[in-house]
Amino acid sequence: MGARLRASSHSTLRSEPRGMRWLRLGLETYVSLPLFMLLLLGVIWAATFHFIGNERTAAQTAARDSVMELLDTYEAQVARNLNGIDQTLKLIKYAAERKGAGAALPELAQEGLLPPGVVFAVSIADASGRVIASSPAAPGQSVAGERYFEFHRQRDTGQPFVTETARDAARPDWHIHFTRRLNGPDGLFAGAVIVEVDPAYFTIGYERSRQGDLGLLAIAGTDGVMRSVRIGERTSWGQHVDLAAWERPSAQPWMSTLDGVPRHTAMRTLRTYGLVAMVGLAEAEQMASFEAGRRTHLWEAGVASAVLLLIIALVWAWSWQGAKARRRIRRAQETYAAASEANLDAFFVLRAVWNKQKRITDFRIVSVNTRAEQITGRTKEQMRNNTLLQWLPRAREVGMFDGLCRITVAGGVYQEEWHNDMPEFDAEWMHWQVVGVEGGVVAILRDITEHKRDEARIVHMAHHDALTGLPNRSLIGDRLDQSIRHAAREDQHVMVAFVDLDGFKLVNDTLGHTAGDELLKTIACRMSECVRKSDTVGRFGGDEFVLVLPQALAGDADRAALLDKILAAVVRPVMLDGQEVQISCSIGAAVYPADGRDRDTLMMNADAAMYRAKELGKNNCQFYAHEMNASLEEKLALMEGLRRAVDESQLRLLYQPKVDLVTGRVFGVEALVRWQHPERGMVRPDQFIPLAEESGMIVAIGEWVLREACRQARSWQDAGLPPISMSVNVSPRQFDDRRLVGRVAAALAEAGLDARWLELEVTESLIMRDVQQAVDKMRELETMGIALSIDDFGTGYSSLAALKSFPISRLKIDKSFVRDLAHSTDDQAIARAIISLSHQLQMRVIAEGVETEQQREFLAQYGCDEMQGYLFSKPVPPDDIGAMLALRMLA
Ligand SMILES: Nc1nc2c(ncn2[C@@H]2O[C@H](COP(=O)(O)O[C@H]3[C@@H](O)[C@H](n4cnc5c(=O)[nH]c(N)nc54)O[C@@H]3COP(=O)(O)O)[C@@H](O)[C@H]2O)c(=O)[nH]1
Repeated sequence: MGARLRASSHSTLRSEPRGMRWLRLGLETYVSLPLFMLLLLGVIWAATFHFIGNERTAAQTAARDSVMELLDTYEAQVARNLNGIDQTLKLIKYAAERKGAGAALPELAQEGLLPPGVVFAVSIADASGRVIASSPAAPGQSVAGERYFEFHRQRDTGQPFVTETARDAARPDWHIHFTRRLNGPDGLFAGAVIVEVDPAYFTIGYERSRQGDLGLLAIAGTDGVMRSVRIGERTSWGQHVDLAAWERPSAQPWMSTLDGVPRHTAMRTLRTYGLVAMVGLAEAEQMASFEAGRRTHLWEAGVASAVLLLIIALVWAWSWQGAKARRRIRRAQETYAAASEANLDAFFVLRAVWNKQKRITDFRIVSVNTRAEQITGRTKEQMRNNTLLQWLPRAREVGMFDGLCRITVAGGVYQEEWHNDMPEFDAEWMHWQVVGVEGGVVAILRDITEHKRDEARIVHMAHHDALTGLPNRSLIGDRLDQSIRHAAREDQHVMVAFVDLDGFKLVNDTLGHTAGDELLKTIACRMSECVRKSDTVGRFGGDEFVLVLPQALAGDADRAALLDKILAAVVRPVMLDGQEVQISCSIGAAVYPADGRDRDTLMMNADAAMYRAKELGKNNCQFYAHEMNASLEEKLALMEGLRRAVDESQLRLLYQPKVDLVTGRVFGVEALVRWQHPERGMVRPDQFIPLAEESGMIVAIGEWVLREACRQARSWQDAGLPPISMSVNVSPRQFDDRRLVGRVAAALAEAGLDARWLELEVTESLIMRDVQQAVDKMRELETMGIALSIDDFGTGYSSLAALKSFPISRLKIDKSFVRDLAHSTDDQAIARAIISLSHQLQMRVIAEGVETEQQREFLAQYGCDEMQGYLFSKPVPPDDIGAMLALRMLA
């Protein structure tokens, strides 16, 4: 571990000098061990060859000694034999010269002085060469032509004459002839005494046990001709050898070969007889023991080498694997060191400190990277001089120490996110990963504070409304589920209340989204202040809020009081852009378990209750009752029927006349839609137009109204009736439709109606949502020749500047100001103001909902230009209008 840990320091990253690299390589076991083994192998073989060499020398010396010893013995033996033969020659010569040749042999035989005939054949020849006596008997033969006879006849040397191994006339067998001259009494040549000896006689002393199968005993003449040669069992003669070449001054044995077999050879000359005694020991036989020993030694050395090589191979393979593993580890460590330095994570290499009881008492900080310096505010040196517990005294207390011990002992990898409260780290949240390594651990720390904050932000965003910071739909759902589970266990109540702001859209449309947002935040804040901390105030989006009250107040009265408190909080005026704005809200509440036992049912019923509150004139609070769902169902049924209404031609148009207050003449009509429901009969627009607006079906319905109104206007004109203005209501969704201008143009074209006879009525709030867009669109329509009027004027927020920029030709005083005109001075003031404003803006002004003569008179008195209302006519079918127009023609 120490080595590994040390290797992870920076120093390993520096490039190593070449010499050091070779030295390190040399010290690697996979190199040094095989080299050592090879050296050992060399020593073994050197020792083996040296030993063999010594043994060879010893064997050769022994062979030479044996040869010399053998030669000594053989020479002595040959000398004895020759002396014996010569004595015989001398004895026969003596006897023959004294007694005569014929008597000599019998006398000697009688005296037992003759050698046995088996070994020696003895003959006496006279001066003419005729054999005159012999033993065994071979008389009558002549040796006159033999070389020895001629030698003796010519000279008297006093020495015996020895012939080559030959056959003579006396005897057919091969013999060596030993001869001496016979002198007569006169000293002249009288013949010769001949002893014929079997050549094998001289090699009879061949000892197989001593000389082997290839040893050599030989008698040669000084003339180089072999007289008798015994090699193993075979005796031969007659070979020629170059004695001069063989002879050695040192008389030491030498290597010779007579028959192709190398032998240690030695010879000695027996001068009296002109013979040479020769011995030889075959090199192969003499060295056989050595050779066997040599083979044994070589075999042993070979086996030892093989074993050693095997060991070398195994050790090499083992050490090579080890070296490879070490190299891998070293590279990994170098990579680790490099990577850890480049890493954004802090690395701490810790080595366990063990006590005698084999327990970890601390961790020594072996190595850290630069990031670790940053996260701890301590230098590498400071860290390395410390142990873990010296540096982090609380490591035990927070469980970190035990965790590190566990990983050190058991190995593996452990990781967790950790909320840091140790001052030694400059991070609030950390991710730490501990990897067990040999003898310790590597701890990798990452500062995840930002990540955690982002995560918390994301979680918060996922569960909270971005604008108000209140819980959103998902979190409200969870809280409600939790509350229901808790209430079920504790036998308690949970109240869910849907709060929908009344008139918020108007504020948003008229004062802009920023003001709308500000209003929502204020309302959210106020509602939160009305409830307990354990309660939840959430926002579903738009102007919809939800309250979840676990442990809801027990009685309906208490609950209603709480909701009234909410109502009062909402209705309090809010200052927006320096303008005081007042809105209200409609609240619907449902209570667990009476109104539902699960989240969906409770929410659905609270929603239904909220709708009922809306229907009941807003700014009130309703608790859920079973009948409410019936009206909801009815609403759904209406919506479903409305989808078919256009296709199945269930829509009708009624027309309400508009009358000029000065002339009393009908100058135009307003088209008002009705739904002729197959089962319900005539359905009024305020029952289905909001539904159509909500579902988007208003676009299709509006287009149908437009086309039908244009067609009807043209139809009246075609009927010869005086042309009148046709007013058509345009809803917000219709107005927003980017194809509105095209649809209007198409309706006019389809009907063949001149655009100047069409007037579009838009509400004040509609055009104030986005003034510029509204102006642009209205200008397009105006360019086509279409008139535009503002409906329900006085109910919304209009700025004078905006009004001036609209291409409007008429303002319509809302009927709510007309209704109490006779009594309400406020309404009178409003009506007068609108009339005055219209005229100042060069617009005509019309009052709607005029039902009484008083109202008409007031309006006429204050300069109102036109009127519309039941006083003159309710909305009527087209034929009625036709009749009215026909009457006008007559008038
Ligand atoms: N986008 C569209 N809106 C339409 C269309 N047709 C009607 N409407 C809107 O529906 C609302 C209700 O209309 P309606 O029930 O037809 O009521 C109109 C008149 O009948 C009523 N009126 C007229 N004179 C009097 C009166 O003397 N007293 C009295 N109590 N009511 C009277 O007023 C309604 C007309 O209002 P306005 O449009 O503001 O001129 C209504 O808001 C219609 O706009 C349609 O095709 N498209």
